[in-house]
Amino acid sequence: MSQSSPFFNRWLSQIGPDQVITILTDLVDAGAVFAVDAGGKILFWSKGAEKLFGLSAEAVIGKVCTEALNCDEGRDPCGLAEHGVIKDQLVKLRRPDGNTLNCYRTARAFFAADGQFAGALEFLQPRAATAPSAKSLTDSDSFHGILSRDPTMQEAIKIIRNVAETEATVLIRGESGTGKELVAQALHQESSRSNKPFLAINCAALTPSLLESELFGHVKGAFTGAMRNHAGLFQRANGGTLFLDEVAELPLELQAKLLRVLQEQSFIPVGADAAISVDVRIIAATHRSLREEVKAGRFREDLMYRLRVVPVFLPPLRERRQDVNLLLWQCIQQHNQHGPRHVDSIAPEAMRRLLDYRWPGNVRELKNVVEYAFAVGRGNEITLDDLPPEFREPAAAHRTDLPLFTGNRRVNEADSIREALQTAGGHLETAADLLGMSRATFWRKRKKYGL
Ligand SMILES: Nc1ncnc2c1ncn2[C@@H]1O[C@H](COP(=O)(O)OP(=O)(O)OP(=O)(O)O)[C@@H](O)[C@H]1O
Repeated sequence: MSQSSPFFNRWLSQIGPDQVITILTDLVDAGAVFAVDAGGKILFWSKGAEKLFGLSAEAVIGKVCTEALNCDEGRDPCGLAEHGVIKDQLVKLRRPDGNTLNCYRTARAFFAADGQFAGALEFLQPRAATAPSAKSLTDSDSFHGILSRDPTMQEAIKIIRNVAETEATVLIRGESGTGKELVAQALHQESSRSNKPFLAINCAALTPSLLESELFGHVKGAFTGAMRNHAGLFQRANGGTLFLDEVAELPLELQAKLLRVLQEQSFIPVGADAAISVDVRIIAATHRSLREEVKAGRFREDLMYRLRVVPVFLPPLRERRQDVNLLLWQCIQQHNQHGPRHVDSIAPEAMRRLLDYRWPGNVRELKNVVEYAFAVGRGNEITLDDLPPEFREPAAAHRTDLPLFTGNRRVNEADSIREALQTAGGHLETAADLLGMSRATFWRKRKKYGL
């Protein structure tokens, strides 16, 4: 039985019970408090409930809890009228983003003077997320290392399986870190070229002249510093696959040269006078719309049609949130296998922030976050303190749709790069210029921070 003094009762009557309830429930915002009436209609929904369920008060108040919360139990609020009290019952909470959270549920029913069920007050406390079995992570969800349960990703995988045996040129579209190179590798592995080379180049990371030399090679004396013949990627990938990442950044003059390889399967190395014939399958990738680039006059239309014979789209991680859980545990398992620390659970608050995060750097950023957590944390649970600063800021839980960086505050290099990218609307060259960095350095750093 709880105790209170007469002063407390007076204080209560001054403040008003509704205020007191709000204050109390805000104090326990790591858990969810809500109240339902006799028909199961939601009457009260705490801030903690908003965070835990991922549902706003406006979305649920006045609705019947079984429907609003997508709950399987269709009876009076889960047998409460019958039992009166439920204590520490383990329940699975299904969030609208597809993820589930294990919670302890404590609830208490209220009865009217005539003994009729009048409603209930419930408290849900998240339990630390524990590691799923290794088998459940690898068997059905992975395709050449691509882990996903998202329907759009499954569609992409289906296309890859189907086109692998053909010679069709594939264009993969997706934000940085969504797995474009991984998908290109999977396609190569599934194809009859799998025992030949798979080579990759990032068209945004080199200056036009270096890129030309890297792609097509050069002969001795072609330019100052060309001391010997150099075989380009097309030559070295002969019989195999060449992955052209960020193909939209290819300068116009090289686009013409690439078109020729696609049409004639031959090219002339820099400074040479004879063409070399090759048999290379091209897989290209971009985070931009090539159509838009064509409209803006930055990309050749004929090349676009050549490249996007089979387009494949990889959605950003924030649009396939059920994959966050899957990928987190996969990364944790990998670290468990290769390092001294063994993690088998994630603290509730840390898990909630991870699930709510916007993931601008997609899977690459997620991998970096797990690496960070393993490096700075101790023990077998990942806690909020083990996550990078952006997860620990108080506003982090509600940041999913907010820009990641506001104002001109430059806290560290990663933030400067993030801010420059936002200012430049994702245009790498402009962003690199803003920071006075070369394109290659900017590219490297962007990758390093998973941005
Ligand atoms: N679905 C996935 N399952 C497992 N690992 C993934 C998945 N998607 C991406 N990764 C991993 O995330 C990292 C980034 O992936 P990748 O390099 O393929 O992305 P990208 O889209 O090519 O990025 P960028 O355009 O910046 O080069 C890699 O370590 C990759 O193995």
